[in-house]
This record gives sequence, structure tokens and C-alpha cells, in this order.
Amino acid sequence: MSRPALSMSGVEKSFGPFRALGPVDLDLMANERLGIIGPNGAGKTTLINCITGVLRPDSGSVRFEGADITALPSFRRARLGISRTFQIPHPFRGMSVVENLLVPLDYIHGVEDRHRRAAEVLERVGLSARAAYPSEDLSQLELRKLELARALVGNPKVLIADEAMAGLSEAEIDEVLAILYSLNEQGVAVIMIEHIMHAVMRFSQRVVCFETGQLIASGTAEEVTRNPTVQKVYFGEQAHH
Ligand SMILES: Nc1ncnc2c1ncn2[C@@H]1O[C@H](COP(=O)(O)OP(=O)(O)OP(=O)(O)O)[C@@H](O)[C@H]1O
Repeated sequence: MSRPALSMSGVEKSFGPFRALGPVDLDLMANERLGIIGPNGAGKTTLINCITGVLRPDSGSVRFEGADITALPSFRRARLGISRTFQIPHPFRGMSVVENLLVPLDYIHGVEDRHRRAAEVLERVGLSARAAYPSEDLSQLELRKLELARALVGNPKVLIADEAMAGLSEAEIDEVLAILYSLNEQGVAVIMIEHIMHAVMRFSQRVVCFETGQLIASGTAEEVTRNPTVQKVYFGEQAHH
């Protein structure tokens, strides 16, 4: 955890006159486990989109391993090693689990043996036994694992897990956390965006909280949980749900 993998400086994004994000300064260290929390509409998705290249910030810069990537399209950022999972998994229907990985692998440069890479990734997420299964027959947990697997085929250095545990039981949450821990041990920095508080608090070395596009708190899980502003804007809101 010595140098930043990702570095955002003065990142701002507006939709029309409405400023959804920023200005934000935020670093992700290499191999860090960073949690991002915040109420609905706080700007978390907008931030991810600025990191992955879906959105271009109006101002500010995004750097990856020291290089300015603010103007790079998504696929170039993915090639550099920034990958994400989606809140709602959309596997390719009518294809097996392994085929779901072989398709994106077609677009990834430098993979000598696609089948071997797909098998390795399935092993990493504990889905090897389901390789030949039709993706539509997977359980909720297995779908989440496939979503992770799809994000891993390019061997990312940074993985953004966007609500990767929504709808899972406690035991299943533990399983996904164990996978994310093991990826992190293998050198992947993980950004976890999550509404399941005990999971994100347990997993993250550092937690940041967003509210109306601003970073309002940063610290250890304990520090952020105890922060009075976070309690007011986030935990207060959560208690009403
Ligand atoms: N394409 C868009 N056009 C207009 N407004 C948008 C657009 N995308 C996001 N917004 C607005 O920007 C704000 C931040 O949205 P964002 O999706 O980043 O929040 P979030 O923290 O990810 O919320 P959630 O936890 O619900 O996913 C919200 O008020 C949202 O309505």
C-alpha cells in the first residue's frame, strides 16, 4: 500500500445545472480495500462512471498508476486494469457459464489460452463446478460469482464491486466477502460500494462517505460509523427504511 493505484483530483460532474459530483479528491492505494458508502443519489455511481470512463468529468483529473487517464475511453481503462461489476448481473442468456467468460476474453489482448484463463477465473470465484451450466440456471449467489468472474477475465489491478452482495443471505455475503478478500490477497485493489453496512465495514481498510456529491467523511470503519455527520445523513436515513 505504498503508492496510489488511482488518484482523483478535483473531479466534478454535472448533469445540466445539477452538480451530481464534486469537486472530489480521492486516492486508492495499490492493493487497498476501500469502502464507499452514502445515501441514494449521493454520487457514488457517478464517481464510478468517472473512474471507468463511462462519464467524462467536467473538470479535474483521474490518474491510474501515475498516468492521466481522464480522456481515455472505457475499453482502454479496462485494458490498463480497471474493472467493475454491475449491481444487476446481466449474463449472456443461452450461454454456459464458461462461454460467458470466453466472449469477453475474445476482446482481451495478450491472452494465449482463453479456455485456460476462463478456467482460472472460475476457480478464483469458486464456480468451476458450474462451468458447463446454462447461465439462466444459476442461483442468485452463483450469478453474483459469475458477475465477479466477468470482471476478472482481464486480470484487473483495481476491481470496483458495485453492490455485489445485494439480495444475498448472511452466509452468501460471507462467501462473496471471502472471494473479495482472496482477490485482494492476490494483489487486486478493491473498491466496495455497498449498502450492506456490516459487510462494507468489515471488509474495508478505509471507508469514505458521500452525500450530495461531496466526500463528507473518510477514515476507518469505526471512525466513519461514529462520525456525527455520517450518522445524520446516512444512518438516520437507513433507519427509516
Ligand atoms: N444521467 C443523469 N442525468 C441527470 N441526473 C443524473 C444522471 N445520473 C445521475 N444523476 C443524478 O445525480 C445524482 C447522483 O446520482 P448517482 O447515481 O451517482 O448516486 P448514487 O450514490 O450512485 O445513488 P444509489 O445509491 O441510488 O445508486 C442523483 O441526484 C441522480 O439523480
